[in-house]
This record gives sequence, structure tokens and C-alpha cells, in this order.
Amino acid sequence: MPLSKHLILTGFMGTGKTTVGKLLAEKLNCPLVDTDAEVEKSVKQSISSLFAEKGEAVFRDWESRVLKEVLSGPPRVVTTGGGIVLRQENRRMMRSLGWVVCLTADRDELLHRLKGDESRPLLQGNARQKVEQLLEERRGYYRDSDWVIDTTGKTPEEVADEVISAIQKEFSQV
Ligand SMILES: Nc1ncnc2c1ncn2[C@@H]1O[C@H](COP(=O)(O)OP(=O)(O)O)[C@@H](O)[C@H]1O
Ligand SMILES: O=C(O)C1=C[C@@H](OP(=O)(O)O)[C@@H](O)[C@H](O)C1
Ligand SMILES: [Mg+2]
Repeated sequence: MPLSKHLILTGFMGTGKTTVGKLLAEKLNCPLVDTDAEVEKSVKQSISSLFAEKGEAVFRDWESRVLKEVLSGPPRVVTTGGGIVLRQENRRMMRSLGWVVCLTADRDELLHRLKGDESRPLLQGNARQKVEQLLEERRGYYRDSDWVIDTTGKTPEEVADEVISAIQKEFSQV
């Protein structure tokens, strides 16, 4: 199904953006891009090693650059990193060029999904404390979206179907 605008997934780490985005792209038969994967391709290193070598600010610059480039292309399912909402320019671009669907999940479910994960530099160490602090800092930004979908207790497949039915009215305008 052709999209008339980007379908952008935002939300905290572990809410399932990357997983659900893949299912959405399959179900809608449309192209998919993940901003983290694009950053990794551009810098030719993993996000963890980019954070370790250059720090978060350099990652954020790459993230904004990649978002701008992705959103200037044809409509796609766009999965983002959880911190993309931190910059106002990113939030503005996403709201004006796409439908923004924010995924959420209960804190305990996030911790369960992310347990033992070593690929997310911001959660290394005391993950519970870091999740709580970052959720608190970002809560307002995540609310700035067209739809908020709670994924707690749902399979990725169920979440993808819920996203599709939420935006169905808009699809029929295509
Ligand atoms: N709805 C879900 N229920 C259970 N586990 C999930 C769900 N969505 C994602 N996961 C798992 O949680 C982890 C993080 O998912 P991921 O898609 O990478 O999240 P994000 O991109 O939002 O950080 C993965 O191990 C994934 O398999
Ligand atoms: O929330 C964040 O600041 C981040 C989320 C990660 O993406 P996911 O949300 O896909 O895990 C990745 O962009 C990076 O580790 C920073
Ligand atoms: Mg992801």
C-alpha cells in the first residue's frame, strides 16, 4: 500500500519500534528504514562504539542528519532511536512530514525486554535507575505524537495491527 506520508515510530528503548516497524513494512508492503541502522552505516561502526569513542553529542548530530535525509526521501516506515525526540528540530520535522506513532510499555516490561542488553550505551550499569530517569526526562516529548500505543502484554504482531487500524482512516485518503 503506498503511503502518502512517512509512518514514523518513536518511543523509549525497548518499546519495540525496530521489531514492529519490520512487521509494518511487511504488512503494508512498503519500504522501511531505521535511523540507528543508517547512522551505523554512515559512521561504519556500531552505536555503542560511536558513543564510546565520540560521545552522545556526536551521535545526536548524526541522528539528526540521518533523519533529515530520510524524511526528505519517499514515504516509508521510519523507525527511530528512542532519543530522537530530544531535539526540537527533529520533533518538528517528524510532525510535519509524517504520522508519528509513539509506542510505550510499562517500566517493568521494558526492563524485562532489555535485560542483559549490551547494545544500548545509555542503559549500561544500573538499568532500572537509568530507565526511570530517562523516562521522566522524555515523557513530555513522547506525548507529542499523533497516536500513542501501549505495547504492554501485546505481541509485536498485535502492536503492528493496532498501528494499522489507528491510521486506517488516513490510509484511505491516499
Ligand atoms: N511487543 C513485544 N513483546 C515482547 N517483546 C518485545 C516486543 N517488542 C519488542 N520486543 C523485544 O524487545 C527487545 C527490544 O525491541 P526493539 O524492537 O529493538 O525495540 P526498540 O527499537 O524500540 O528499542 C527485542 O528483544 C524485541 O524482541
Ligand atoms: O533512547 C536513546 O537515547 C537511544 C536509543 C537507541 O535506539 P532504540 O530506541 O531503538 O533502542 C539508540 O538510538 C541509542 O542507543 C540511544
Ligand atoms: Mg530500535
